[in-house]
Amino acid sequence: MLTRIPERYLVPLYRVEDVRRREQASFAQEGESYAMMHRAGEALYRHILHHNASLKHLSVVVGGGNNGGDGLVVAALAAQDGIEVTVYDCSSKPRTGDAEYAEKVAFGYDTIQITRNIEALNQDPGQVVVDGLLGIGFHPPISEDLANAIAAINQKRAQGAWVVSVDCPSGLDVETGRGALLVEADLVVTFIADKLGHYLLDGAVACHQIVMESLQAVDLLNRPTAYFLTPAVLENYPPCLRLPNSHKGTYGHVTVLGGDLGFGGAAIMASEAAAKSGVGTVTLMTQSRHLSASLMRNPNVMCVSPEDIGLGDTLRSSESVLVIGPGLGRTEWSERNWQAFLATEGPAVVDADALYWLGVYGQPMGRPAVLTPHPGEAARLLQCSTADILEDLVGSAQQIATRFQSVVILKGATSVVVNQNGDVVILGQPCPALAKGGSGDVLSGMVGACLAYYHEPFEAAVIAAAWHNMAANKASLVIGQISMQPYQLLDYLE
Ligand SMILES: NC(=O)C1=CN([C@@H]2O[C@H](COP(=O)(O)OP(=O)(O)OC[C@H]3O[C@@H](n4cnc5c(N)ncnc54)[C@H](O)[C@@H]3O)[C@@H](O)[C@H]2O)[C@@H](O)CC1
Ligand SMILES: [K+]
Repeated sequence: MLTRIPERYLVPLYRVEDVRRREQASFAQEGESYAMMHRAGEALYRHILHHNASLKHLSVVVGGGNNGGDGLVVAALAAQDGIEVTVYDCSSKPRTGDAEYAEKVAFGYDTIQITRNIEALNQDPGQVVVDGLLGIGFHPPISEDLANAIAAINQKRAQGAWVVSVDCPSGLDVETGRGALLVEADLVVTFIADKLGHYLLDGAVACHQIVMESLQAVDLLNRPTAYFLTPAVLENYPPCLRLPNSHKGTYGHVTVLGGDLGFGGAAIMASEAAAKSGVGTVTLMTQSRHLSASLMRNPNVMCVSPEDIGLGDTLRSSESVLVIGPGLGRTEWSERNWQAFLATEGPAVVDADALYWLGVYGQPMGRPAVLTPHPGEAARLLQCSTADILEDLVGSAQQIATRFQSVVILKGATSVVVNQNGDVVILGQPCPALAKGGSGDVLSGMVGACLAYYHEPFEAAVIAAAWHNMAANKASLVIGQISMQPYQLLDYLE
């Protein structure tokens, strides 16, 4: 999948159906199911004690399913240790199966307080809350009483409590990563396998830390749906690794084509991003009236207007990477440049309004390429709504990759990078500082530089997108989420 980045840096992620299949196979092998629930509770309790060595009081909020069953096992284990426990029972009907058994064990301890009044959580002396309301059996939309329970847990956390979620933050759709209202979890102890939704959209924001406990589940060796890239690996893979005995030719050439009237900054930022990512040489092709601004800002970037020199003449070697799109616009000038692009060969990064033209012309890329849509651009490429894209980020990115025969970076709070072979890498930590115009322009230039250096489009896309996110998170810590400008992340690439 990735040739340079070792697999140990990749966390395998699965869909719910795969987790369920492993769960069922484990029950069949073990001849019973409660043992696994007990192991889940034990694992949770161990993590709770690890983070709260002098635990005196535990608040356990439980729903009516097996997620609540896990919570009830924890309640019993804590009671056994002499810890004061209050169980907030939010079930709406009698428990069955393993959860019913866990209830019988827990409610057998007369030291456990049981209440159905979730409003009382606010006054609870405990500062550690177990969120066992909803797990992988949750199907949105959420009922009003469970929404109130989630709000109560979040309110308690806002007052300083430490919250651990059982398997997933309640309210999270672990398939899509969406949650209209969900628990914000200091720790998520997830079972059997890591789930996709923990790393996407609202899930990526709500899960502050995730640990996986496999519970000795049978491994069916099914292919993970995706992998999450651990950022630590990036220290070994900078955008363009500097070699002691090297020259500018070692690092390749990038041409950025874009910047129609009114959008000159986008192409300038993309070219600056390519340059600061360490590529050997950069050319900017843009509207003639933007040339002096680029020369003033980045004299290291060669610049020219496409009216003066043809695109084919600028892309001197087959090693050149063409980044098309930042500020390209949708005018006659834009379309002329899109057509000129189609007449060239060689690796390309297609971003912003070039994705609009890609949708209009509609043909597969026919060259090594990376497309960098946000969900709105992805929706246009697939002729569906943005909501459809958000319902299945991985599937949508894969459809675009197949249709246009290219690597795709579907951008978001975390980004989904896919290739035509079905490989999927999710990466990044949410960075609200990037929710500004210009972030995508910077990314496209970085992808261009990485493509010039690493050559392999999937690897280049993963490394560039991961560095873009990591540098932005570093920069925003120093500069601030509000005032940080996307191009400032370029000073945090090493
Ligand atoms: N023995 C087992 O089956 C094991 C299950 N595990 C745990 O069990 C969980 C899955 O258990 P379940 O399949 O029982 O499902 P959950 O406990 O996740 O959810 C089912 C419960 O949620 C309610 N619910 C679903 N959607 C709702 C909505 N929109 N609004 C309000 N209520 C809603 C249902 O009425 C039901 O009470 C896992 O997440 C994990 O925590 C683990 O203990 C491992 C072993
Ligand atoms: K939960």
